[in-house]
Amino acid sequence: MLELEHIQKAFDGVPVLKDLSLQVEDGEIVSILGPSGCGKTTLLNIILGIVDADQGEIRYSGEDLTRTPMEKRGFNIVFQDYALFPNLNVQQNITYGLRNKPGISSREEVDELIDLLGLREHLGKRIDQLSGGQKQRVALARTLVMKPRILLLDEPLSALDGVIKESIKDRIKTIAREYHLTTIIVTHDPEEALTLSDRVLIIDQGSISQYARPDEIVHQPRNDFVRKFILRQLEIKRGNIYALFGDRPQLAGEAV
Ligand SMILES: Nc1ncnc2c1ncn2[C@@H]1O[C@H](COP(=O)(O)OP(=O)(O)OP(=O)(O)O)[C@@H](O)[C@H]1O
Repeated sequence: MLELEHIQKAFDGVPVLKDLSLQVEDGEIVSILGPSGCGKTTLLNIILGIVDADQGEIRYSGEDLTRTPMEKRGFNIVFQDYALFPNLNVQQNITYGLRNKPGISSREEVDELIDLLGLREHLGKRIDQLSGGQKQRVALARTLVMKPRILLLDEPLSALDGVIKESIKDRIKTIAREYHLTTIIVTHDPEEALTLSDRVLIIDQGSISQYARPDEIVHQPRNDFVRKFILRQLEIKRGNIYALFGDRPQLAGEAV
């Protein structure tokens, strides 16, 4: 279990995270959701270990990691821009990290990931020959071969659209379940957070507004921020579609 206790962070005297405490169970998918500037990335960076909290503690499986440097925490992140190596092909990108730590993943395990992420036919391609969704899958594979104890994803779907987005969402879920991998995702999109996660952490100006399962957030929003900001956005999205095209059509086999 990952435990954050009383995390506080200020930049230039301005508080950005205000006394955040939460727990993430092993194998759980948690989204960090909130408007721009609320402190999502700062929290992700504190968990990863590239930003230090001013106050508070981070523990993983009971071990205090508060002062443990990033490379010793065993967590790993897929950045928003994927940060792939343009001069290497897909296969070389995926196995790059294993050069310094051979044996972390066996050849069979790497092969399994390549198949799980549907990358076999792309292994010889250069990065600039890939679509956005394919790049995202390479970035995921490259991170997963290093067997992180926690997988952190920064806006993993924001550059993708439609069917590709759904397919990456499914793959993230499959990987989290199959490898029992704790996965923490930053997003500003309520629909994404509610459909992808086991629990959603909603942050409003550096404080936890609600931390709950998606169905609880939808049916029992804890305050006006959740109601107005999060749920209203979903209604507007849905409303826009129906306003444009009329009511939802009846699906085959559905009771009238
Ligand atoms: N290194 C830094 N120095 C100074 N201020 C910072 C620094 N990093 C973040 N901030 C400030 O902290 C606040 C929270 O930033 P953060 O990037 O965590 O927000 P966010 O919720 O991830 O936003 P977005 O969705 O726009 O990426 C912002 O006001 C930002 O300007």
